[in-house]
Amino acid sequence: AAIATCLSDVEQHRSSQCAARIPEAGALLDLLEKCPERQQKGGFPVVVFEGLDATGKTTVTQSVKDTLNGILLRSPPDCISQWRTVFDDEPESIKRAFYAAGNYILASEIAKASTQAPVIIDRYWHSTAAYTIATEITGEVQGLPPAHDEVYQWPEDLLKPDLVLLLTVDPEERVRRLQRRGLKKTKEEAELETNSLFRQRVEESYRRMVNPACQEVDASASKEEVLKTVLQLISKHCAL
Ligand SMILES: Nc1ncnc2c1ncn2[C@@H]1O[C@H](COP(=O)(O)OP(=O)(O)O)[C@@H](O)[C@H]1O
Ligand SMILES: Nc1ccn([C@@H]2O[C@H](COP(=O)(O)OP(=O)(O)O)[C@@H](O)[C@H]2O)c(=O)n1
Repeated sequence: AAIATCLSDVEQHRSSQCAARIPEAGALLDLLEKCPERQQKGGFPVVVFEGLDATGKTTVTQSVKDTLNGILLRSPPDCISQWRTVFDDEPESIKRAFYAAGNYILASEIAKASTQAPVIIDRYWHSTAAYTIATEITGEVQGLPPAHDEVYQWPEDLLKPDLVLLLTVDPEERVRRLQRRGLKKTKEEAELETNSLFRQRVEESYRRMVNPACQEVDASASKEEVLKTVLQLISKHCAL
C-alpha cells in the first residue's frame, strides 16, 4: 500500500515486470512489504537537510549529529544503497521508484531512531520530488508545474519531519566545492554541472514544496558559520 501512493497502476505493473527482470527490484519490494504502514515519529526531533550536490549536506549533517548526540540517517537508506547503481542505470521511472521506495523504508528507521535521540537526515522525500519534477520538464523554471500544484505536496502516508533545511550556495562556489571534493560523479551530477537550467528547476521545485516547506539556509559561509546558523534554527523550531 505504501508503494501505491508513489507509483501509479502503470508503474506498479511495470515494477512487477521489472522485478522479474531485475532481481534487486524483487528484493526491494520484499523489504518495502515488511515496513509497517503509516509510521509514527518518536519524541525526538527529526531534521532533514536538502539541497543540490556539494552544498554541504554531508559536512553539516555530521557536525549537527555530533553536537546533538543524534542519529544520522540518509536517503536512500544504507540497507538498499548497494542496489543504487543498478537502478541509476535503469529508465527514469524505475530509478525514481527506487528512490521513492527508499524513502518509505527510511521512514521505518526514522520512526525507531526518533524514540532514542534527535534524528538528522541527509536527503528525504523532497530530493526525490524535486529531482523528478525537474527531470520531467525541460527549459526554464517557468515551465514547472505552477506553485501550489499537488506535485509539491508531501505524501500523506509518509512520516513527516519536524524541520527541513534547504542548503543553497551560489553556482560558482558550488562548482569550487565539487572540484575540491573531487569524487567520482554520478551521471546525474555530471549533467547537473553542465546544465544550469536543470539546477535552477531543482532548486525552484524545492522552494515550492509544502507541508512541510523547506526553510532556506545560505550555506556559502564557512563550515563553522553554517553549523551555527543551522543549530539556531533547530533550537528555534524543535524542542530538544
Ligand atoms: N561551509 C563550507 N565552506 C567551504 N567548503 C565546504 C563547506 N561545507 C562543505 N564544504 C566542502 O564542500 C564539499 C562538498 O560538501 P559535502 O558536505 O560533501 O556536500 P553534499 O553532501 O551536499 O554533497 C566538501 O569538499 C566539503 O568539505
Ligand atoms: N531521497 C532521494 C535521495 C537521492 N535521490 C537522487 O540521488 C541523487 C543525489 O544523491 P547523492 O548521493 O549524489 O547526493 P550527495 O551526497 O552528492 O548530496 C539526486 O540527484 C537524486 O536523483 C533521490 O531522488 N531521492
